[in-house]
Amino acid sequence: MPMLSEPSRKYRAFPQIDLPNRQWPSQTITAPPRWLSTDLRDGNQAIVDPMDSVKKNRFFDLLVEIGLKEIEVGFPSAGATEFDFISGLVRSGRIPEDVFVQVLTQSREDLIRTSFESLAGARQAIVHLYNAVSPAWRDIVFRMSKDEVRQIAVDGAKVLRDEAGRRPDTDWHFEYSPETFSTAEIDFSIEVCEAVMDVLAPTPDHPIILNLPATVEAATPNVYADQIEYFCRNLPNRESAVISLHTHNDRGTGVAAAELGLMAGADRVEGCLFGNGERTGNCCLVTVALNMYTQGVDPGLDFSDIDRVIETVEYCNQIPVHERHPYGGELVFTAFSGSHQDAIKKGFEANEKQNDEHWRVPYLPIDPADLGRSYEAVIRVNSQSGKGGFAWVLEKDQGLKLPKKMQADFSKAVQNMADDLGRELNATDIWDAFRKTYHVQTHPKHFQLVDYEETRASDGTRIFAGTIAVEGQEQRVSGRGNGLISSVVSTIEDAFGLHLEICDYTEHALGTGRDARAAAYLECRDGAGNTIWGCGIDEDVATASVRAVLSAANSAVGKG
Ligand SMILES: CC(=O)SCCNC(=O)CCNC(=O)[C@H](O)C(C)(C)COP(=O)(O)OP(=O)(O)OC[C@H]1O[C@@H](n2cnc3c(N)ncnc32)[C@H](O)[C@@H]1OP(=O)(O)O
Ligand SMILES: CC(C)C(=O)C(=O)O
Ligand SMILES: [Mg+2]
Repeated sequence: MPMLSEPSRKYRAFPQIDLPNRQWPSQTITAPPRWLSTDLRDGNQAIVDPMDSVKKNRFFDLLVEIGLKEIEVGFPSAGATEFDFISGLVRSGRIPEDVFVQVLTQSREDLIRTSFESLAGARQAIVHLYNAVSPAWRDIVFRMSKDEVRQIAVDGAKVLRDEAGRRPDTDWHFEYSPETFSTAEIDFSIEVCEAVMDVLAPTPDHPIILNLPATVEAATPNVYADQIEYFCRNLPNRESAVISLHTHNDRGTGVAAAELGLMAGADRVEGCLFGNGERTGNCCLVTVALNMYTQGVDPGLDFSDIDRVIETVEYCNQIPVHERHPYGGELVFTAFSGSHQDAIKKGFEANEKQNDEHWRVPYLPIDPADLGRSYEAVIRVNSQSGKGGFAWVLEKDQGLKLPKKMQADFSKAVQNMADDLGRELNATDIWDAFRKTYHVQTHPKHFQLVDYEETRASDGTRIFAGTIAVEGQEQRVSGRGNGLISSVVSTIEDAFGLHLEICDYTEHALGTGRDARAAAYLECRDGAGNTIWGCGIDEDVATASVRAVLSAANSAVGKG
């Protein structure tokens, strides 16, 4: 195997930020930030086949429905597809009054002018200017000094100011990104932002957006938070700037960095739905928003039908949302393992009984219903599952509430089936196994109820008289007991010599109204001392209990 190169010679540790008395670690997020979706720009520039105008329009409409008020709709100077979509959108009148569209441009005069043209006729818009400021980009990409790189930004800002001045019918707002901020010297980033502010003259009533990107994530998220707090503390005229975060996910902590950045004083978050974007993606807006939601803060974004959001995002990006993606993934509310299922099932039961809305279901940080997800998919059964799993499925699918001890009995059959099949068991598998194990709604080989009637004798005892088919042969049988169940038990003993001793009996309704049926469960002991379970289901509760005795009798014959 080839040896990896020596990392300590190839890479450098990221330097800490000198920030005495940092405040952000003791802050909490108590209000939502301003959100900007860059799905149609940073997301779009990172997919194999960039979106056509049909997809872009569909994505735009989705973002509006979710509640985004700032939407970066593209990079107008990239080409005709982008330009035409943006100018078409502006002309269409489909941009709601409270929504700002934003476009991105390099700091190059021709590109900036094209960007303004694409927005002609807009009521309001944000023009976003960027240039990289960090040493690697200065040395490698621009081959320029600090002064020259600062001048790129200043020159671009002047074109912004001039273009806006020539188009007074639009309410113009500006955003400037010192691209590669997180790997640049912070004092230099501040210097460049200050120079841009000098040109654009923002005020507290008409602030500039200063967007501070972790263009490539290069350090732990606490370092980014330090950088944001340092920037906020040291930027002159801070009150005339909206501090915006734009994190990428190269180290897998894009969301954490954005959250710590908010604690450090930022006002706005840029990102993409489900974290699409360059390389490992942008900060995932769904995750940041729903993380807030689970802390009792309304993010102001609506993900109450998350499956519809996913459907549109997958169609537009042509990238599937991962099954384990926070909140949205298909499997994130699903428990296969026994102890999780047990705790979740108990959690749902407790939740139904408590008289406040406080969500306390173990293993589920959020109520799936809040995202439009049904509870049915929460618990699924395979060889890792326990009693809670199939009991939940039987309850949700068939309405059966098996007594605890019967669950333990049935679990052997389920476990064997899961091991044999080596795959997930669906609701039909479990129901079929239940019917087979307890001879419910099947044609059992031994005892099958054909008909019966129950009468009360003069001494108060009950008499069961009926027809039972035994291996297909119908027989008239009868017996007497203190109640219906004991009369059936004595009938079976008298007619077939099968001894059953009743230990426990429970029943419940199945469904409601005219279609309601009853389920009866019987725990008994046979002559050899084995515990035997029976279950009967019928429209009539008494008949359900008779069927439960015959179910147990069939099992006892099977055991004998
Ligand atoms: C971090 C980000 O996501 S930034 C956004 C990136 N997104 C995109 O690039 C998508 C759309 N871009 C495009 O379609 C094309 O890049 C265009 C049409 C804008 C420009 O195309 P071109 O001019 O052919 O080429 P390109 O983008 O490679 O330009 C490179 C030149 O611009 C310079 N440049 C790069 N970024 C900037 C900037 N922000 N401001 C000023 N100049 C810049 C480079 O130094 C280079 O200059 P050089 O030719 O003197 O070496
Ligand atoms: C253009 C800027 C904001 C960007 O996308 C980045 O730096 O990641
Ligand atoms: Mg980016």
